[in-house]
Amino acid sequence: MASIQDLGATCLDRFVVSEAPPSVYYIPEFITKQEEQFLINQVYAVPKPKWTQLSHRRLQNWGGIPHPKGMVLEKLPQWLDTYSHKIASLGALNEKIPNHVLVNEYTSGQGIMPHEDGPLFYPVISTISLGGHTLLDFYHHPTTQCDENSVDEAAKVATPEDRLFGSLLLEPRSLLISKDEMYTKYLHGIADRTHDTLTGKVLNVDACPQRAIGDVLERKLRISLTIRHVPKVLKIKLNLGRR
Ligand SMILES: O=C(O)CCC(=O)C(=O)O
Ligand SMILES: [Fe+2]
Repeated sequence: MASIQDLGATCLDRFVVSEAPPSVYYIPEFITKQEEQFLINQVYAVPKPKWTQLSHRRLQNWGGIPHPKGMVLEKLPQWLDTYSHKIASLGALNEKIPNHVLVNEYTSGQGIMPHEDGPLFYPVISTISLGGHTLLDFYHHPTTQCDENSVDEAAKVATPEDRLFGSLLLEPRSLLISKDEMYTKYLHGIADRTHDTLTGKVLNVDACPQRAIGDVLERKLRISLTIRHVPKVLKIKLNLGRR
C-alpha cells in the first residue's frame, strides 16, 4: 500500500481527528522505523553547542531565531529539509514550505508548560515524534477578560486540570498537524509524568490501533521535531569567512 508520504494532499482528510476542535490531523506511522533511526542518529550527531539546555528539556533550534522584525534565515540541514518538503506536499500549509524546526528532547518525567506558539509562526504546527510516546494536552485559555461574549465559559474556571479539555496520544513515528482554532484558541503542553493513563479525554485513541482506554503507558525518551513556517524573514546573506 502506498504511504501518505507518496499520496500527498489527496488523503490528509482521512486522518482528521473529528473528536478535536478544528483542525487536527494525526497520521500514525508517518515515517518508517529506519527513517526514525536515521533522524535520531542525525539529532545526536550534531556538535554539543547546538543543544540548549533548559531546566526541563534540551532543544536544538534550526532555521534561524524567529523575531518580530524578521528571522535571519539559515538553511535547514538536508535531513530536516526533506521532511519540511514532505509535510508541505500534504497541503496543510497553503503552499508554504516550513523553514524552521525545533528539536525537543524529553526524558521520562519531563514536559513543557502550557503555552501558545504565538504570532511569529504561520499558524500550522507539524510534529514528528521519535523514540517514545507522549500525551499532548490542550487547555482553554486562562483569560481574565470580563467581556461575556468573547470568553469561553470553560476558561473561567481556576485550575489547569479544569481547563484541560483533551489530549492527543503522539506515538513514535507519527505526524501531528494542528491548525485553525487548535492553534489560535487553545494552549498546549506536556505534563511532567513518567506514565500516562489513557482516559476518555484522549481524543485520538481510535486512530491508535494498538491502544485502548485504560492502558497505562510508560514514558521513554522522546524527541520531537516541531516543524513550522516563519513568514517574516530578513534577506541578509551570511557570508562568514568570505571576502
Ligand atoms: O514536543 C512537542 O510535541 C511539543 C513542543 C512544543 O510545543 C513547542 O516546541 O512549541
Ligand atoms: Fe508549542
